[in-house]
Amino acid sequence: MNEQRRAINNLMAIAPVFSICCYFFVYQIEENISIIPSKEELIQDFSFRKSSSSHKTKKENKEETENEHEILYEKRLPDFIITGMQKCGTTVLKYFLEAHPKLITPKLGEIHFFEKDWNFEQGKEWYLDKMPNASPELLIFEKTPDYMAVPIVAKRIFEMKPDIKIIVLTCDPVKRAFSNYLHLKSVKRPPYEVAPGVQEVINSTFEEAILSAFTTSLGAPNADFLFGKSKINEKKKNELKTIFNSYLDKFWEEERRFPMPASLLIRGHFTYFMEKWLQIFPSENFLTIDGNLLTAAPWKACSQVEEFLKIENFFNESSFTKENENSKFYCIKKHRKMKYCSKPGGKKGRTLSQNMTKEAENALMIFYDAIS
Ligand SMILES: Nc1ncnc2c1ncn2[C@@H]1O[C@H](COP(=O)(O)OS(=O)(=O)O)[C@@H](OP(=O)(O)O)[C@H]1O
Repeated sequence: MNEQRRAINNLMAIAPVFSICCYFFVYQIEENISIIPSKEELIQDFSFRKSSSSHKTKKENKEETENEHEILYEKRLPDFIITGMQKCGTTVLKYFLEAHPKLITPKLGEIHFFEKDWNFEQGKEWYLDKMPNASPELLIFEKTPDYMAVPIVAKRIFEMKPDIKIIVLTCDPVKRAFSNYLHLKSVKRPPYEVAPGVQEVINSTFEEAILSAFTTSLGAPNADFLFGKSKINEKKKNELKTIFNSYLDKFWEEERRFPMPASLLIRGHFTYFMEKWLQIFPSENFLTIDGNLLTAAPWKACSQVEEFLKIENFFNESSFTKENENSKFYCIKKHRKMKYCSKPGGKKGRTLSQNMTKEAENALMIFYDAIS
């Protein structure tokens, strides 16, 4: 009996200790069970860790911002277009202008909407789709230098947006023709994109191409006359001007594109095209910039654009620099703190390393002097 009582007493003595141990044991199990996550929690946790542990790449961040941008902003028709003249520095002007915080341009280099029928036939929605998403305070612009010299374009633009602003760069037509020639020779195009006469230019020297251009637009005797002359009288100038302009009028009135190689000459005839565009748009819609100014002092050319668009000044001399002392061309420091200079891609500057013959240059100078 005594032994039984002793056993009970012992049990009772260890009971609190036992129950405390049991309590802690169960509590720990429960605790452990409670930290085992559910499947959903696991998935959430995994995705959380994934997004927090892997730092987002610049591309991911950019895409995210663009998506937000797309949701917030609408695509709109451009506020202004750089329509030409082809080979006068339109690429570099676009490149410089897109550094301005108020200006935005499509990622695609040139849209070619108004002059390429197969694009125009896709309709306004197609064009709008090419535009960037822009907040209302930004001005959208695009540049397609082919617009200026294609007859139907001015009318098409006016019908879509009569108050659009138009920027045209001018430059020395003689150098422009040579630049155009070098461009045609170097650009590889799919066969269906090769316009009439382009192949002939590609297979010719510059001099041959110019002689052929004079022949088709002015007739063989005048073509021969222009080569080898140093001066011509007023009567002859007027005669050449009349013949050349009536050749152009035929295409313009029939809304046909100018063929190569004559187009090498035609695309430099700024006053002809300007007159035609002014029959459709009022003069206040236009800003004409001297391409030489763009090359020599791009901050001045860009400030002309700022004034024309009535936007705040962003460009000054210190926005631009040259790669080295011998560079002819300026490039831009796109951000104020940018140390290095940025320039458009592609092969701009072909005319820096190649020259036309004196004969071709002379014939072109006499020709443009006559027709302008
Ligand atoms: N800063 C600067 N950097 C590079 N290029 C410059 C610059 N300023 C003017 N240019 C001249 O621009 C010429 C090309 O003109 P475009 O861009 O209008 O050509 S295109 O119509 O878009 O093909 C290009 O002609 P090429 O020399 O024949 O390449 C240049 O002479």
